[in-house]
Amino acid sequence: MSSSIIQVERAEKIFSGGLKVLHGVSLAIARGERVALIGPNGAGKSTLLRCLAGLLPITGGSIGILDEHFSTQPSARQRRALRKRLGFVFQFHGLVRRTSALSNVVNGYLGQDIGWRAWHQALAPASLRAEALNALEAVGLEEKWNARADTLSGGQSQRVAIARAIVHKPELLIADEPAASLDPAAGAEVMTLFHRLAVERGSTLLFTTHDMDHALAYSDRVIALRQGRIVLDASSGSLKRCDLEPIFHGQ
Ligand SMILES: Nc1ncnc2c1ncn2[C@@H]1O[C@H](COP(=O)(O)OP(=O)(O)OP(=O)(O)O)[C@@H](O)[C@H]1O
Repeated sequence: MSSSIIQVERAEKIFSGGLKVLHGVSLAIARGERVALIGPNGAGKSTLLRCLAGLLPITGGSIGILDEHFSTQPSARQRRALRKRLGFVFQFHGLVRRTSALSNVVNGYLGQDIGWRAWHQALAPASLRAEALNALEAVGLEEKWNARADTLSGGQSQRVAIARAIVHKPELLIADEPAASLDPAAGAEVMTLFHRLAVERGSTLLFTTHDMDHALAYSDRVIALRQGRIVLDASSGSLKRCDLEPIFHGQ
């Protein structure tokens, strides 16, 4: 069995309009690594993350993730297996606005074996409700458990989204620009939290960012994409801001 948690072999993505966004991307990420995926707007970062999570089909090559291998999209069985072992956080937290922070975290169990009882905290078994409260505590929001999601600040909302992504203790956390919609202080707070949780839980972390300081501070490896191709893959410790600047500016 491979020690890689993610293996991408010559992945290609052509959207239905004919736009080719991934041009034969190959990479492997080992268990426990924390990887920042960077690149200018339109480089294909989000597309790659969505293909990895099976949210978009690839049109060439293959993907191995969490012991599931597929060449277009995961099968229904593979999708169920992935949902148990993967946590995904988006730039816009995507909370259900009219329900509580706790219910939103309980929603993290959707796709697990408890089914419809993950729709609302009041329906969830007591043990899972307790786990959801633990996840809220881990992101420092246990006191807000009963607050409606639409009364939370952007930073608090993103922390609830992180709690929702970690409640089922995923081995792999994928985050697409988790700090991009936040002000600098809240963004740094969310990234610090994310990184701390990944380290404490031994999870593998793959995140995209436009912030060079975040890329260097919260990862141990940086991979850069430009026009759908990998143009840099190096340990964060060997890189400086000035190495990343041209990539961020698309040079
Ligand atoms: N569903 C889609 N259909 C057609 N084209 C798409 C679709 N999603 C993304 N694209 C295009 O694919 C290219 C790559 O987009 P993607 O969002 O992956 O880039 P990105 O590196 O994440 O950019 P950003 O940093 O701006 O978020 C862009 O030109 C985008 O317009």
